[in-house]
Amino acid sequence: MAEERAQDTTGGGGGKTARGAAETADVHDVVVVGAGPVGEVLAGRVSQAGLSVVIVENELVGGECSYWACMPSKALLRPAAALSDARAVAGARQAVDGPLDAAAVLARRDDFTHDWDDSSQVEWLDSVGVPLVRGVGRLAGELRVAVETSDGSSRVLTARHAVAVCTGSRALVPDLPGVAEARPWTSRNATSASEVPGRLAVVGGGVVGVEMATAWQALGSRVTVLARGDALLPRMEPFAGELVARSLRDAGADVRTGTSVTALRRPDPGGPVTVVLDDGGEVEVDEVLLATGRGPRTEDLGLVTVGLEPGDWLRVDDSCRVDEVAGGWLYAVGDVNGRALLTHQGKYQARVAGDAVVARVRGEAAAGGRWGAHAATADDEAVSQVVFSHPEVASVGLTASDAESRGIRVRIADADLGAVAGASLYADGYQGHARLVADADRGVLVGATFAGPAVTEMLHAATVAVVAEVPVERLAHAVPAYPTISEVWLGLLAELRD
Ligand SMILES: Cc1cc2nc3c(=O)[nH]c(=O)nc-3n(C[C@H](O)[C@H](O)[C@H](O)COP(=O)(O)OP(=O)(O)OC[C@H]3O[C@@H](n4cnc5c(N)ncnc54)[C@H](O)[C@@H]3O)c2cc1C
Ligand SMILES: NC(=O)c1ccc[n+]([C@@H]2O[C@H](COP(=O)([O-])OP(=O)(O)OC[C@H]3O[C@@H](n4cnc5c(N)ncnc54)[C@H](O)[C@@H]3O)[C@@H](O)[C@H]2O)c1
Repeated sequence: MAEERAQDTTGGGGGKTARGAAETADVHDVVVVGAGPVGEVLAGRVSQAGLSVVIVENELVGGECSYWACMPSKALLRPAAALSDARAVAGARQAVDGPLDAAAVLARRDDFTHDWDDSSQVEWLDSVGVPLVRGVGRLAGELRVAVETSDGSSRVLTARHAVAVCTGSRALVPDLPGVAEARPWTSRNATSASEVPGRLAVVGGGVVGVEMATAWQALGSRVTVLARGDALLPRMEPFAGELVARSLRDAGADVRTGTSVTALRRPDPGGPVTVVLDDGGEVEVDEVLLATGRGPRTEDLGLVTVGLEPGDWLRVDDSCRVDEVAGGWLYAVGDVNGRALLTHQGKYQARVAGDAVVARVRGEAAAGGRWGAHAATADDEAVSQVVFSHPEVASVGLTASDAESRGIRVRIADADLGAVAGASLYADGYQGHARLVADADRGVLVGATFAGPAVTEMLHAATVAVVAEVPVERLAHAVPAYPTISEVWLGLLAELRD
């Protein structure tokens, strides 16, 4: 089953569409609300299995990820990484003597978002036989979705078997004094801006804050990062945030931790913004980005008609079924269920949930249980993530402190990536660090984190080791090629086996 698209990367898959008897208008086996990457994959999956499906979207098919998140942010970051790689190697360094060409970077970003036009994603839906209804979908009782269509009319879609809510998340904007007047950037502005602000304050030291600080500093802004915790990337191993903070400072950014913002002021709509801090200090900038987390898009979704609270994350079981709603017909998949706010994890959920819907329609028992075909177990045990900062941070599974808080007897191995031959060849003065976290009783890995240039493609080996629960003793027979950065595994495993 081909599931990915060659170019767009976020959507669901191509393939045949089997159809049963002719459909009664607006009655479908499955109704999907939200055509982000997750809704697309789910719709494609159930369609390929022969069910009829309709998808509702009120903005762009492809969702946040294609137009205001993963794709444009990575398009902004990749040129900076390429330049940094060249500058880190004597011989290549001499060939690059200028800064990034910001206009060219922004134009390349616009190509990746197709200038915010979703025609190609709509074509893909057509190609897999999934009809699109443009408009706002809201639950209207059991198995029903009322759509306020883009032309102002309304329409009720009825599902025979399941409704899948895939409406994603939105940026949370803290209720600071002056926030409306300041017109702060959210992640949408930070990924779609067409000009480089001279000075940019980034509030929040999570993934969005760190990536956007990296991108805009490289594009020429003078960036100030204001993180209220005592480190950047607080959910990751501590060394990751330390390396990223050091690198941002080396690039000229002002990185402040333990700092909270108490108010914003922008008396002149075209003028600068003053960011007021809890220590009484102020920072004047041209734009301020609030990268302060995400909330579910459930506040206007008709949840009261099925007994749920508007604005809440939708709690689901491992097959992504909303267990609080009787009848087992409502699924919530992707960001909206809050399990793991990542495109690849949401698409994984969509494959699992789509297959669970199909199995249940066929009267088969869903294969639940840990690592069952219809259980998104990896959401709990093996979430993978890459932060495309400088240096990159790639992680899977549990950090040491996560593992300890789950009561696991933890064994940790740490290594300096810069000491590996492959790393020293990759970049002069390579700086990076790696950590494996093992369950000492079971003798298997439960987590891994790599921080350094070019570590992103090292992640999947660790993901396979964690998911497959490969015994550490057997991993000793997995020989990394010389001279690659992956040779760091040798030292890490030796430490674990001591
Ligand atoms: C700046 C940024 C960078 C990111 N980078 C990465 C990355 O590199 N890698 C990664 O894995 N993840 C990344 N993420 C996270 C990723 O964007 C999300 O996990 C992903 O988009 C979730 O997909 P989704 O389909 O659940 O939701 P979304 O992509 O949000 O799609 C939901 C869709 O539902 C539609 N919708 C909502 N309500 C309704 C309604 N009532 N009726 C009809 N349609 C509706 C919306 O318009 C939208 O199109 C990033 C996030 C941000 C903010
Ligand atoms: N490369 C990637 O995979 C990627 C990139 C971007 C986003 N994402 C996903 O999007 C999600 C959201 O990212 P995010 O960075 O918006 O959220 P986040 O939860 O990772 O970080 C938000 C940060 O803002 C801080 N914060 C919250 N309120 C604040 C306030 N009032 N003042 C100051 N700081 C405040 C929090 O302490 C936290 O550290 C991530 O969890 C991640 O799953 C992934």
